[in-house]
Amino acid sequence: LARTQSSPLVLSIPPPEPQEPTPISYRYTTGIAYDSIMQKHECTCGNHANHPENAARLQSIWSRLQETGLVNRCEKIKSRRATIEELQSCHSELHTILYGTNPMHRHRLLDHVQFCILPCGGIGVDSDTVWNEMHTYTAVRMAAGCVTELALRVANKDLKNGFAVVRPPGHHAEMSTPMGFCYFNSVAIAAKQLKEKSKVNKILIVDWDVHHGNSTQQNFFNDPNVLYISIHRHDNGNFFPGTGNPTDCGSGDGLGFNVNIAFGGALNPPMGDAEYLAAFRTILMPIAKEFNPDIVLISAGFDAAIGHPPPLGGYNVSSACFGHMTRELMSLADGRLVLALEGGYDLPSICDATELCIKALLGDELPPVKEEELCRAPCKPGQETLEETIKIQAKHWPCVQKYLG
Ligand SMILES: CN1CCC(CNC(=O)c2cccc(-c3noc(C(F)(F)F)n3)c2)(c2nc(-c3ccccc3)cs2)CC1
Ligand SMILES: [Zn+2]
Ligand SMILES: [Zn+2]
Repeated sequence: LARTQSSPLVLSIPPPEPQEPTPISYRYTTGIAYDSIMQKHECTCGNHANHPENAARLQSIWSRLQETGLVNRCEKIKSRRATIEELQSCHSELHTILYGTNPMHRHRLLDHVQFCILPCGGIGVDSDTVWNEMHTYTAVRMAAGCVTELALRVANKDLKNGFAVVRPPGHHAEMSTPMGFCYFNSVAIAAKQLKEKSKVNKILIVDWDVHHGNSTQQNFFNDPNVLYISIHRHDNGNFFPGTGNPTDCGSGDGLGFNVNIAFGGALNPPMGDAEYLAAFRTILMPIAKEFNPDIVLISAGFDAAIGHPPPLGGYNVSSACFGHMTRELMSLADGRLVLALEGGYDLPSICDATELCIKALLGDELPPVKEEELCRAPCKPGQETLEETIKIQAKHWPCVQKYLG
């Protein structure tokens, strides 16, 4: 007994071997990227009625994915913040320091930031792009990190496909300018990291958010290895952000690798499933197949969905339609698809749409698009947009020539 009570046995225990980071092995299935820290990006006024891009968006979607058991059927990846280097693949050094680092730790000279006091009493760069001194910089880096990490895992075939449940959105954030709720362009950053750190060569970015992704277009306008296709409300530039002309087809080596399906007609009538499915059938899918990407990233905003009043969208795309568009895109790149949430503010609509996109990724049956939408010809303004786009893109993509009137 005495022995066991003596001083502990002291051996010359060698220091632990420097551990290789234990490789995380994922089930080869649909990955989900999410972190509750992205909910902390909130205006200090605390009033969600002033700010449609609020934390309830993420909370509602995450709850829906848990209630439906979809989270358990997917592989939730280890979330991480984008590194400053990753942010700088799309944004200036000053921008990454101003919006991606802790304001408390910043050198005084950088204090001349250009925030303004908002009508609600909060601060921000504009009335939509609010700034929370304590939390925004962490949330925006987490959003970019989640999309990037998920994309790298799908590119490396650790995961089959994936959905990043992230906020704030990113596709309006330019090199040195936050705007339209966006600070860092998560999808563009992910695409740049794929080019640098994975074997993928050709990347297709599909942007079905109702707003044009001005920043994503800028980032890859002269890049023949990144094809950007946006389908958006344009109204000849009178709808935010005003960019996304059908005549913007890319520049230099990138000529032909930028496709804008820019709807007009100012809600007379609003576009719906018939117009979006016709755009997919006659323009988006033929060009995407001809491009034959190694991976597909989707700026999956849901503000084109039913339930978004005119200032925010005004279109009538159904949640079933988002599921079917996801499934159509799964026929590309051996199904290597990564969706990242952008806009979308009506909570039931964005929960339905996210649920059906993830069910599509998992290979589930989907509810059909309404019969009357499946057999409805596109409305006149929608028809005109498709014809104009076909005429323009036929110069770069022979496959759409068969649709020339
Ligand atoms: C306070 N403010 C005032 C202007 C605002 C209209 N602004 C926009 O819609 C707007 C402006 C710039 C960018 C975007 C935008 N939406 O998604 C994206 C994204 F990046 F793609 F995700 N960008 C949206 C209005 N929203 C409403 C509104 C009405 C009913 C329900 C919710 C908001 C009336 S005016 C947004 C909120
Ligand atoms: Zn506010
Ligand atoms: Zn949007």
